[in-house]
Amino acid sequence: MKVLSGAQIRALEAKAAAAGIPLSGMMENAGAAAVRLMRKKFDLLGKRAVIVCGKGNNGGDGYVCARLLTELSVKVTVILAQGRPASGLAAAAFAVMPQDVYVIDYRESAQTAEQLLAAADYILDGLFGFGFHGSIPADLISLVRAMNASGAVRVSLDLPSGAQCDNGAVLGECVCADYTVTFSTYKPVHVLAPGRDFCGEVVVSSVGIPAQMIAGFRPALSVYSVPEIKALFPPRPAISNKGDYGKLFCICGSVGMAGAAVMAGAAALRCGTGLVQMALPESIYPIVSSRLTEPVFTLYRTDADGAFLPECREEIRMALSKATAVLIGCGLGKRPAARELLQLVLREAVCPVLLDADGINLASENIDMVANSKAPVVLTPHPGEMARLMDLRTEEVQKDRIDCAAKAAQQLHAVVVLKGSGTVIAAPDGELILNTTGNPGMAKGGSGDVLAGMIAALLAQGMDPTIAAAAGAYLHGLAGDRCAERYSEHAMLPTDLVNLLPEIFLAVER
Ligand SMILES: NC(=O)C1=CN([C@@H]2O[C@H](COP(=O)(O)OP(=O)(O)OC[C@H]3O[C@@H](n4cnc5c(N)ncnc54)[C@H](OP(=O)(O)O)[C@@H]3O)[C@@H](O)[C@H]2O)[C@@H](O)CC1
Ligand SMILES: [K+]
Repeated sequence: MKVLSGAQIRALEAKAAAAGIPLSGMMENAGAAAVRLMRKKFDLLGKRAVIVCGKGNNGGDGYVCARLLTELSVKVTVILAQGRPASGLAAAAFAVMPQDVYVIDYRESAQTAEQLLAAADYILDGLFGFGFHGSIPADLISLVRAMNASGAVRVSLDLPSGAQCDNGAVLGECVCADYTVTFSTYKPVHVLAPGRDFCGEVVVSSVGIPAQMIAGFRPALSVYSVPEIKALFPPRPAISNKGDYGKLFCICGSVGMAGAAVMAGAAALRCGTGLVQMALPESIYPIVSSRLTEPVFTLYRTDADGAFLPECREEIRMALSKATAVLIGCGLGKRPAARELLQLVLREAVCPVLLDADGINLASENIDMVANSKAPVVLTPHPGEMARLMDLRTEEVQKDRIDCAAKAAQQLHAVVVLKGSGTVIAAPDGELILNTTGNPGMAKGGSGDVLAGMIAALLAQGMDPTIAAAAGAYLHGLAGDRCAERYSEHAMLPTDLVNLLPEIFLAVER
């Protein structure tokens, strides 16, 4: 699903207007969409609706609602939060409101307005739309508080007032909506925290702009939904063999971190790969092979200083040449052999390579290795690893995750999956995808190994790196959400995610 920024929506409106679709018609459709939702969900006859309108076009949508709700025998009050409408469009909608709409100016009758809000059945929020910036001004704070304190159902028009359209920031008070009716497409505020948490259920409605005109806009951001994910996994052909589903070469695990290799390998096996081959230090082979039956293993040895023994190099090279994707880094450690393996992979692989954990930490020592690799590279850093990679502080990464992931993707010529609440997938061509699944129960050591194994498995099957990253993150989060329902956020384990993957894929295949 496309997510367009405020500026893009303005450009879209202008384009539609130039093509002969009047802005007044769009405003009419916007208000009608909100009323349609209310009719569908609630009994409106004789109920009391209070519509809070700002001076912009968001307020204009509110005046349209006032007219349409009055026609449905709803008792409507309009609260002018900032006086009369400032735009011609909103003023025109204001002018045609029926006489029976009770209009009060909040600046003159704040107490009455707040009493009406308290007694309302429905509150429509037309205070601010995508033209909002900064925070709710001091003179409107108690108005927003009264809207939130009411027992009424709150419906926000376009977005909850107080949240910023393009980054989801909420810098002060914000309307806490039960429903948000938005127009044409999702906007970043609907998917980015904290704004998204004030939206309630988001309903996207057309205001009459043709779909092909919307399709012409490159989205600021995309989000995946279940149907889009399902479309990525067509049925496996009846006549096929393991060679048709790729060969993943996993270079993961070290002494003390065998579990990372087990989780990454198990996740990869559960995501449909034809063959998983694992390169391990000889010493942890008994642990890994006792947990995983399906992979084939390539064992390597190191000398006393942790350096790779030359006789192992050829075998690794051979495996690399046959792989359709490589996963390197989960629990790999940072000893000389790990560094040498990473250099070998980034120098010689031509298939997609996924770098996770220590793979990323080692790459941070020389990021040109990544940028210059001829292999398509995917990196899956958590914020701390991202900070190391980009020479930033973790707080700087977290402050603008989207921007940071986008810059890293461009600088490294790689797909970057910045993990955390709202995982961001950034591609070197500027494409940005925000993942919407997952929960805090996944914030545990091992979840990242599972994600890396899942994305790598999709890469091995030939999925485009950006799509594999987005689909892997989505399914990983979905498995996490199922785990939380079943085992609780506290008790769920990364291993549970892997064990639930069959259920997730059953749903995807249906
Ligand atoms: N997309 C579509 O297809 C359609 C969109 N439509 C609707 O139009 C809406 C966008 O309308 P809009 O551009 O007039 O912006 P909106 O937010 O109503 O008002 C901005 C006003 O608020 C003010 N203001 C801002 N921040 C403030 C602050 N902190 N404190 C105080 N004031 C502040 C700002 O003042 P200024 O920045 O100029 O000083 C300006 O006067 C959109 O969300 C949707 O509902 C539909 O009608 C048609 C189809
Ligand atoms: K609003």
